[in-house]
Amino acid sequence: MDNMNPKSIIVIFGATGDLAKRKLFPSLYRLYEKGHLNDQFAVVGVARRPLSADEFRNYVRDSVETAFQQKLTDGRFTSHFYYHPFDVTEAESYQRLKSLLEQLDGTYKTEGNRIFYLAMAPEFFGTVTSRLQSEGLTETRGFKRLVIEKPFGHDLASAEKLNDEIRRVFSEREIYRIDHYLGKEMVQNIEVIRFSNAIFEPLWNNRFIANIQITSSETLGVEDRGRYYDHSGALRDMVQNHMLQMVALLAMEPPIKLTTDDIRHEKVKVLRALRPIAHDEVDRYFVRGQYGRGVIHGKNVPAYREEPNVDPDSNTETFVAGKLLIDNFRWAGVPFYIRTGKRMAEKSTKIVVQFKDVPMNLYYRTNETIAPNLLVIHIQPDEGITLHLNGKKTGESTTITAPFQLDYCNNCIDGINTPEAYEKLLYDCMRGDATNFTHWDEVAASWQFVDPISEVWANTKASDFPNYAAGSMGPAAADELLKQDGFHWWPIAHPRP
Ligand SMILES: NC(=O)C1=CN([C@@H]2O[C@H](COP(=O)(O)OP(=O)(O)OC[C@H]3O[C@@H](n4cnc5c(N)ncnc54)[C@H](OP(=O)(O)O)[C@@H]3O)[C@@H](O)[C@H]2O)C=CC1
Ligand SMILES: O=C1O[C@H](COP(=O)(O)O)[C@@H](O)[C@H](O)[C@H]1O
Repeated sequence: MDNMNPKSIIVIFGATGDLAKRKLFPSLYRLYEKGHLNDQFAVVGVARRPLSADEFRNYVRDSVETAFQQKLTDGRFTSHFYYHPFDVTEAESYQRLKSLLEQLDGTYKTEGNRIFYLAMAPEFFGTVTSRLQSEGLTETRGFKRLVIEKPFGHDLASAEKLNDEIRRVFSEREIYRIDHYLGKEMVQNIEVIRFSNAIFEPLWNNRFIANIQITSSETLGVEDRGRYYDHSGALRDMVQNHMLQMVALLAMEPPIKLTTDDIRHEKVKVLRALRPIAHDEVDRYFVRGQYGRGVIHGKNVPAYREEPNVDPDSNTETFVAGKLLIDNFRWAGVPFYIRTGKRMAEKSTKIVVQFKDVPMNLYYRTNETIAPNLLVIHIQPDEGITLHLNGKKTGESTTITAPFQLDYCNNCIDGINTPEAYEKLLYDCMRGDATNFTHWDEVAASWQFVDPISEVWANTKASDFPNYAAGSMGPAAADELLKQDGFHWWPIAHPRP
């Protein structure tokens, strides 16, 4: 029986940081408002700066009010929040945290259930988990769970090291590795659209699909994250995790059942079937880009190399396009094109499934071809699906066709307020459902695929950087990647009014 009102203490390490403020506190508030958190929960914030409990509660209140642009009318929600200032590298303070958790366990009757959420820089992940064990915080009569933010390592070797450190303390079942794309409504819908519609699944293979395109474009630059991003780049920041997770969901076989293990098992098989890119093939399959100055929404914006905390001669990519091949029976020969970047023309995440052309075009007219059928899955900001079909052009002879679209808009329905990804993921973790979190085998397979590409890029200076203007759709080479296969990127701007 699903536990709809889980009880636990959530300890947030990095509680004064950007993620906690912008995502975690507002998500907890939404769960509270919806009645998914009964009164048996408490949140303990950990960070270095010296705040009193009241100051921390005001900080939480402020983050919720900012997120929802409304005033909290009372202190019921924030009364569940506590603050424990300490430097996580110092062993002594963990004992005091332990006493606080024991005391709160009695107050809120949380039955010893503890969630440790690491919302701080990854360099601390190993230290915190080992201290939690050595100081006895993981010895509890209830459940213990570890939520771990990205990035999970920098490459396969560092991810393995980190995994070994946390696995000494938590079992794989107790580890919830966050990939917030897996909490997005329409990413979760990929599986449902595929496996609950008789019209798609029989066509979902290399006999009927010509190619699949996944674009996740942003208009924002690196903002204040230059220090992290300049050592990461778009390949590690977006491709290794979010983009490959979407590929896995699109390409996986139907799971035997909808259990966490069965779904993960199918996703891992896809990631393992990705054709490895050898060092000398990187340029054939992947394109990197870095933005120069440009105009976004009518405003001039600086080049990447002019952003704060970015090396003025940086070789870091802010854009990646790639062609992936999945070497299995279902997908042999079907290219999966991915594209992601910062400072692009639109904020948009879309998947376009392009079906093969009909075997014989009866409606062919000189210099005209019939438009291919497309299934577009709109992930964000609009959510829904569009099916592109062809029909008779109204009033014309039957030989003249015109494209039309069947459109379903998920977030246009009155009253539907799609939950934030973090809201769903936090709730899943509290209920013990790890389906929408990444298993270690997925992380390892993704790094294995990405590592040769990042090695080549790290060792060769991109002489053409910056090679795309802010506000554009990336470098021309990304268009060439598809052109040489006879395809082109489908537009990502949505025609809805
Ligand atoms: N921000 C975002 O949108 C996203 C963030 N993430 C990931 O989430 C994690 C947190 O990111 P973000 O919130 O942006 O980071 P911030 O730099 O904004 O926050 C870091 C937090 O860690 C605390 N901290 C730093 N050093 C110590 C220490 N020695 N002991 C105790 N607390 C410490 C800081 O508080 P204080 O200074 O008071 O000690 C602060 O609360 C990272 O892993 C990031 O990659 C992932 C996706 C998106
Ligand atoms: O994980 C990350 O994702 C965001 C993009 O997330 P979205 O939900 O807005 O699409 C990206 O900006 C960030 O660099 C990356 O770390």
